[in-house]
Amino acid sequence: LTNVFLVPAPQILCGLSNWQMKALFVASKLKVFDHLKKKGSLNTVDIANEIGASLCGTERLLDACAALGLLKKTPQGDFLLNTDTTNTYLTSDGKYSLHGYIMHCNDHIWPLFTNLEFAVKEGARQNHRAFGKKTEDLFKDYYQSQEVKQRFMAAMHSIAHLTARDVATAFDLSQFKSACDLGGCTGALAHELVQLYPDLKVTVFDLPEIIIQFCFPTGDFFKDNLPEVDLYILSRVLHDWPDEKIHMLLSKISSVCKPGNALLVAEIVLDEQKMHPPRAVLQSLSMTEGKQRSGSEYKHLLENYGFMNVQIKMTGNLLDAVLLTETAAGRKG
Ligand SMILES: C[S@@+](CC[C@H](N)C(=O)[O-])C[C@H]1O[C@@H](n2cnc3c(N)ncnc32)[C@H](O)[C@@H]1O
Repeated sequence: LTNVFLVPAPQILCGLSNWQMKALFVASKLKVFDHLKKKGSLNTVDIANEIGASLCGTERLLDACAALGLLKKTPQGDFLLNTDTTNTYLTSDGKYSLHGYIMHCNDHIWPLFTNLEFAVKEGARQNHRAFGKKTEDLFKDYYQSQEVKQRFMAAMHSIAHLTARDVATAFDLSQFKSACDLGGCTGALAHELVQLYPDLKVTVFDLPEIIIQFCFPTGDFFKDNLPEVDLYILSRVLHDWPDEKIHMLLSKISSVCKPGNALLVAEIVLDEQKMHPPRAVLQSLSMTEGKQRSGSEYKHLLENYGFMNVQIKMTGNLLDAVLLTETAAGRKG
């Protein structure tokens, strides 16, 4: 069950049971991995002092992390240190830090999943049970509090940073001169794109609550005019929304697209039987409005809006890439 909410996640996080996952969450939240990275190695007493926790509780937590392969013990067993993978993924300043994503899973997704039974019975998001209030718009809910917004952005950024290179290199995009990453959040993919394609001008288009943190244009992609560019990007956007909202968004993109313009979609693409990858199928349990799709489902969906010549690239990373070209003839949206 735990894989349900810590997905997508790299190998370090896949295959852990819910107890194991919670141990990892708590060690991350208490910054055990950060203290160990800073100090190199520490004994249990020092770690308990650093994190301000009980000695017996800390000892059990550290043993659990060592048993999971997240920490190493010195031969005498009296000092602990991070593994290389832990330094890379689990510390807050690691090269591909997932700390933000882990905090989002711990603080937001875990409470929701403890109400999975109600979610299945009622077919509805369980915010009211998990947090004592109902929510209409997922993002409005996230952005009401500065703290929750920052946590969500850090979560999005950690996965986007980890996958950006594979998404950006899935296809040769060198023919495009301008691109717009709709719902591009912190701009991690945009940043990677301009490194790889120095002639490409990339606009990040997101809600004002996000963009206030940066110097990008702001907008609501359901209501506002979209910039005119050669290449539109939707990374982890389509899976969030119900059909009617997707129809609004794709109609809008299609109406500004000229023949030859393209759409790059970054999502987990399911196999045709919708069994693989399991992390994506399980993640669907957290989606009451949106859904995960197979390659042919993306193809059929997008062809309705005039996007043809579908190319699908399974990247082997946490997000796959689908590239389509707009043809005026096919447009129905
Ligand atoms: C699931 S996140 C994906 C972020 C990023 N594309 C990625 O892959 O990491 C969805 C993004 O869409 C943005 N968003 C949601 N509703 C929007 C709207 N109506 N107009 C513009 N952006 C929106 C959110 O603020 C958020 O940054």
